Amino acid sequence: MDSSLSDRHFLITGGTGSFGQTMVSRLLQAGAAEVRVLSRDESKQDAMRHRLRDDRVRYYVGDVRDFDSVHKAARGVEFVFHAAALKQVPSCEFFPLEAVRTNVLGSANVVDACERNGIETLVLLSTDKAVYPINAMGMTKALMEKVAQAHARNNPSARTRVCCVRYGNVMYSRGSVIPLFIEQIRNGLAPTVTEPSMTRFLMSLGQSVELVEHAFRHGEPGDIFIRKAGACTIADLATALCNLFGVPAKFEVLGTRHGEKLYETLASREDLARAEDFGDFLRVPIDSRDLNYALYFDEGDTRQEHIADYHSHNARRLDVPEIMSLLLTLPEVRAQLDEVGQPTEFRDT
Ligand SMILES: O=c1ccn([C@@H]2O[C@H](COP(=O)(O)OP(=O)(O)O[C@H]3O[C@H](CO)[C@@H](O)[C@H](O)[C@H]3O)[C@@H](O)[C@H]2O)c(=O)[nH]1
Repeated sequence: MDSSLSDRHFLITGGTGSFGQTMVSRLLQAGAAEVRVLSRDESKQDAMRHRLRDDRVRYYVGDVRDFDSVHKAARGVEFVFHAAALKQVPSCEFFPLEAVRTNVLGSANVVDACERNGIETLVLLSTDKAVYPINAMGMTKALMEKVAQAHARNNPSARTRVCCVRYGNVMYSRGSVIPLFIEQIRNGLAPTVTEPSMTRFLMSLGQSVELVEHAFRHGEPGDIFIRKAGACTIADLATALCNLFGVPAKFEVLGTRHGEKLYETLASREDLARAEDFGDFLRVPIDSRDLNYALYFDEGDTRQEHIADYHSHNARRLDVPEIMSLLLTLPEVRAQLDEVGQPTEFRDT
């Protein structure tokens, strides 16, 4: 039993999503007294209720856009993990104001509801797309980080410790490329690769939960925690999947999608100039220069000129055998391989 989690009360916004479900299970295993799930979709909650059958989990239908629904769900808990978001790049491009309402204003509601309820710690989930953002999803997540940091900077005596985590693509998350490629391969189609040389960081759902737990245990107000990860090209990812499913590695090249980058950045050089390195994790504290305008404009920082951003083109590059081994750690991929009678063991010789 984990003493920092056992007998404690938690709220997870967006608790029916891929991250939320994994976090709920982890907290239940660790002996949490109560885990509340706040989300919009009652049918997803119902499915989760039937799957878990654990009366320590309480379900709240609501929306982070509505302050009251967050405030009520957060009453009486000690810790909040904020995962509710609009995350699809294309839908945020088409409806940027919807992204502002959920990702920025909704997150501000969560911060305020936590402070008013005297929550001890709030961890907000961000993404590498928030660094040098080019699409509305990334821009609104960048603003969410600013909302969290402003709370820490402007309220030195705040009751709630607010920090963020930032990570890259989670393998096999809902609607992402790995389940899509597998479906295409299983249907005898060539995987549709956007741009073969495009790179992405690869992380498992378990690692994203570890990062949130790390922030929860070690975060100071305003910190952003980043999990270092290996990265790969999309061509190598498609090749690794074709190899596992025993089909020739051929793909159809589509071209880069709207609002998409060739590579993602997990930490900017501005972040790295302040970051503390904990091996697998980076901690980026808030810029402690205050908002005294003279200081803000006159006091520069010379460190960042000599530092390179940490992005998926210069991170540790995973080769095809390494990607295959990583994919085989995912139960979903193993289950799919089992269904088609392909081996779930692979030795890199
Ligand atoms: O048919 C396809 C679809 C995608 N890709 C590529 O695969 C990579 C990953 O795509 P996808 O799984 O759709 O993820 P992203 O668009 O990178 O965004 C995801 O990863 C983010 C973290 O970086 C999350 O915040 C988002 O919610 C999630 O959609 C990208 O390089 C795509 O260009 C293809 O090659 N072919």
